[in-house]
Amino acid sequence: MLRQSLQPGRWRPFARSLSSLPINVSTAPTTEETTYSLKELARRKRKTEWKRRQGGQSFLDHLIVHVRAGKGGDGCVAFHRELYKPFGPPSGGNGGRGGDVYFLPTHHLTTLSSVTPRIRGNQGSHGQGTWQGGRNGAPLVVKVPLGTVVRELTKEEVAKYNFKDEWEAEEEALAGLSPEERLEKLRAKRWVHYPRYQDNNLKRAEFKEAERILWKEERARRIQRRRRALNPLFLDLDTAVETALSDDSPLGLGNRESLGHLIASGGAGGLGNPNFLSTNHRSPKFATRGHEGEFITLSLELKILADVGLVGMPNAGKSTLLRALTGGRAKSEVASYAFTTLNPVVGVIRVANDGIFEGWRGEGVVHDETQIEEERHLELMEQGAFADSLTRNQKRTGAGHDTAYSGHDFDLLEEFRFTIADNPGLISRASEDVGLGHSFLRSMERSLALVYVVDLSGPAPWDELRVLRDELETYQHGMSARARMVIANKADLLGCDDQNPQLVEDARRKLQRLVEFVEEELGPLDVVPVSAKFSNNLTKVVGLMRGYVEDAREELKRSRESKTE
Ligand SMILES: Nc1nc2c(ncn2[C@@H]2O[C@H](COP(=O)(O)OP(=O)(O)OP(=O)(O)O)[C@@H](O)[C@H]2O)c(=O)[nH]1
Ligand SMILES: [Mg+2]
Repeated sequence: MLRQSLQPGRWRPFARSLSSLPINVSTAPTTEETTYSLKELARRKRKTEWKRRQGGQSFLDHLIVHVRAGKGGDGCVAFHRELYKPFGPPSGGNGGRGGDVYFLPTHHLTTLSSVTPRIRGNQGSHGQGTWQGGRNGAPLVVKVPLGTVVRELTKEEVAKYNFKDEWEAEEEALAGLSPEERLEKLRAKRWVHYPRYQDNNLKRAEFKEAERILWKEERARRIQRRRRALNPLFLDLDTAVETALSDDSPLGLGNRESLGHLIASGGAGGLGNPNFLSTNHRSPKFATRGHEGEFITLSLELKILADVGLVGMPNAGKSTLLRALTGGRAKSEVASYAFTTLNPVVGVIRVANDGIFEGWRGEGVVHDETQIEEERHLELMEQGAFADSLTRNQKRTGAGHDTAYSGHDFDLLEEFRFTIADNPGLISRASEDVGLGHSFLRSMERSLALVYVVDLSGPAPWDELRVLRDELETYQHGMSARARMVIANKADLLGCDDQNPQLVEDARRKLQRLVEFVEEELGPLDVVPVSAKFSNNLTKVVGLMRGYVEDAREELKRSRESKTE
């Protein structure tokens, strides 16, 4: 296999002399010689490019879904049969109700990829003889990520998708038929007849009366649906649905999981023939069919609810930063080519009272490219390094563990928690759909604070900042005002060593220039030089982010209170 040795020296020019910069510097560890496969890298690159060419299909933050609730089951025409009872009463059961469709916002999803574009509720089952009613269709609960905005499309918008509701589809199927044929088809969709009794039924006054009532009901349903269309559904699913808990419900029934928000209700079940029994008509030989479920076309838009959003050019090190801040738990891919990240990835930062966060392994711990880390992990595994490691349950009960194991490796007292979203890279002219475009910024619209990430080792990090600011503004006027910090990443790459004080001086000047630029053009933002790869200065970043989130939450609370007053 084609392999290439990486020179370890290239990774660690982060020398002691840099400690004169306002960052908390420690010497990066000597990395063993690591190899990685160029072939594999090329494969990944191809995959990324292919994904990009899909025109955002794999970037699931916007989706059109057609939802049809379950159809009701048909009623049944049957008569009771018993020995010595030749003419038993009508005994056809009613059809079951069609299943409703619910949307349940959940923390466990971060994209809409698990939501299918066509959702069909469960059908109710048909009624049967001996008064057996059909079973109701089970409700269908579709899980959507928290932060999804659900909007019903208008009639004009739906027309584009060529999707018809129950009556429109019927009208289309009947086009061009003669009035007799038309009536026959309409009836076939609404009535169930006892075998060979159809003609007989149609002549009976009781049937005509039942049919009149049925048409009237149907008209009322149409009017109701038209009225509902005047009030299109709009749901902003930004809070998890509370589990339905009630004190007075019987034991075991109170703690039922909530189904979420009702989106479309199932159709009613058909009526069995006993429903048409009257003093004049002792053996009705017809029943009705179940109704179609409600049909609705929705646009789902995901606006991730991360507290902090990272905005930066490709390769600035956003994903590395997220991985370093979450101790590698956030599985954002890191590689040395542009547009590695294609979807926003959200990570949770848990901060202890002394400012240490979960995943913090100390200064200088390396967070390398995903591929290299995977290979290193595999190598360790082959050497048997994990042979004796315990599972979570073993740890809990294992010998020598006198204290209760919390089930989590973060045994510090958690004091504060916030979420942070890593975004795909933003480039100049993203608003004209260059690169990945900037549609993914919609997931940042609700972030409480934005953080710019720039590559300090690049020739002109200030130009990057200008582009980022302009692109944010093009996307949404006033959005750049939410930026609170500039992270000058890759500070380790600024050539510094003890022998050459000139390089340190150059680095200091570059940082100074960046600070001045920020002051002049962007306003009072914090500028923090870090090295995400070598975990330098990250506690400072977390401390500052925590401050922004606390301020913003406080502000939000105040504005909500003033609104309710
Ligand atoms: N030396 C050094 N390299 C870094 C640092 N942070 C990131 N890198 C490297 O920079 C490259 C790009 O890092 P990513 O984290 O994938 O960058 P990104 O901003 O997420 O890129 P996109 O997802 O393409 O937008 C990788 O090769 C990283 O190893 C750092 O602090 N120091
Ligand atoms: Mg990335």
